[in-house]
Amino acid sequence: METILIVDDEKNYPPLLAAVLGDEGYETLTANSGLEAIQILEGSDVDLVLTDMKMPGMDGMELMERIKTRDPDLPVLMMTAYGTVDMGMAAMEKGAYSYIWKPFQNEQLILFVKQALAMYRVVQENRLLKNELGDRYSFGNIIGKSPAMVNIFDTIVKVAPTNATVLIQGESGTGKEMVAKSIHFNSHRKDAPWVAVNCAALAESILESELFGHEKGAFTGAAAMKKGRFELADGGTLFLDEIGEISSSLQVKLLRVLQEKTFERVGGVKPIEVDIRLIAATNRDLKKEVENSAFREDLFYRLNVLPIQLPPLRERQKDIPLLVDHFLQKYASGPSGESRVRKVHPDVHRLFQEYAWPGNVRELENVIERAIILCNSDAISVNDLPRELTRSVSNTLHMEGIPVDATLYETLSMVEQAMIKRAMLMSDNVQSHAAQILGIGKSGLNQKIKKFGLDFGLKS
Ligand SMILES: Nc1ncnc2c1ncn2[C@@H]1O[C@H](COP(=O)(O)OP(=O)(O)OP(=O)(O)O)[C@@H](O)[C@H]1O
Repeated sequence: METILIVDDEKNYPPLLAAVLGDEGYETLTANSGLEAIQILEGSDVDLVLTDMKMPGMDGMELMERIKTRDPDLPVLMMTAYGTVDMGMAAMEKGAYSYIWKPFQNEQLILFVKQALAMYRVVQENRLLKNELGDRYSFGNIIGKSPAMVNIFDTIVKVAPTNATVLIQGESGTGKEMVAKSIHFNSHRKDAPWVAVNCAALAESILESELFGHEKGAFTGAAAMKKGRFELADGGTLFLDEIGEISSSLQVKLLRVLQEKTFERVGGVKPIEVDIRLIAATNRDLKKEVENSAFREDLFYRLNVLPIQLPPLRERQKDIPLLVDHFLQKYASGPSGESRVRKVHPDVHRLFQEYAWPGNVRELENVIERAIILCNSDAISVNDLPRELTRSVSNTLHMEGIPVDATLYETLSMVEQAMIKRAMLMSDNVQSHAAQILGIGKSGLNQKIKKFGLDFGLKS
């Protein structure tokens, strides 16, 4: 039910209007001064304010201005004395939805109210939609607006409330651990432990006791009983990173835990039961590992209940500028929040789109962090990037765009031009540096630039 606040200093007027609007199914609140209206607005959810213009103390205009600073969308309908067009218009200029002359017919008032509320609903819906769209560019700290990432955000929302095992696959640095954490922190287990184990970082024997714990005296050096990560994660989520690296004997043990939901500590006989949600991740293609008999098929299917595939960064180029902005904000802010380096040069953006990003988002993050330290201006330039990156892009110089029937001379000249353009890009248009990259003299480069009619807005 929508709520209308009626404000008028003529004591008997608000109850009268409240009765009329109440008959139309609206909830009403009444006030006899602007101040009283403000107090009511602070404590209630109001959808429309209907106020008299002329009131002692705070008049309708001032009341509206105060309402607008608090909630610019809330419609205010002004009641003015008959014939005061100027005042009505002035109120509308300041943000009133409309004005109505006193005295008015009930039907007239009802029509105005209906229209104002309809408009308010549309504005509210638009705002909601915009907020939803805004959220889609990130999910917590996970940034992305490419269709693949939007899909992953949707999957996280669906998967998080369940207890099902999740298998996250993707190249190193694509954000697998971030996604796993986000599933945990969006689940009902969020206040229970989040326990992560990197299966590749530990030797087989250590990994086994790390996962399942051990009893006192289970092996030389086991001076006391130690709980494993399965027990520590009880009630929460256990994240097994690099699951593709575990040995075949550990694969068998893990399968047993998943099937029977119990395990024993190393050297122990007492079965231990825990309530955990398992999320596993790997940068290997686990299905292929199964085909090559390097990973147990039965374990693969136990893990792969809800698969999430994170695409490499080179396949979601749309996300790169967003991620760049995100890391600029993360690393460039000074102690008081201001940023020295605020953007990247357009050439850098172009280069980033072409680069293959073998280390994915982690590599991009490192590149930005390093470039901010090296950068002398407010924009990161190609010179601030690692040499391997600019070199690798220049190595991708390909034959695209060269017609198949081009003669050798035409082809060579096109390749020559492409190489010059790249060298200039890599050297941020500094000709002497570009000549060095190309392994020719500066005057030789100058001649070629003139010959091909290339325009770089040159710096020497
Ligand atoms: N979509 C993203 N938005 C913001 N930061 C990201 C995103 N993806 C990855 N990162 C950042 O990249 C780095 C690597 O992420 P993460 O550790 O989750 O990757 P991973 O796939 O688990 O890597 P590995 O396979 O090497 O363990 C982290 O610092 C993380 O903050």
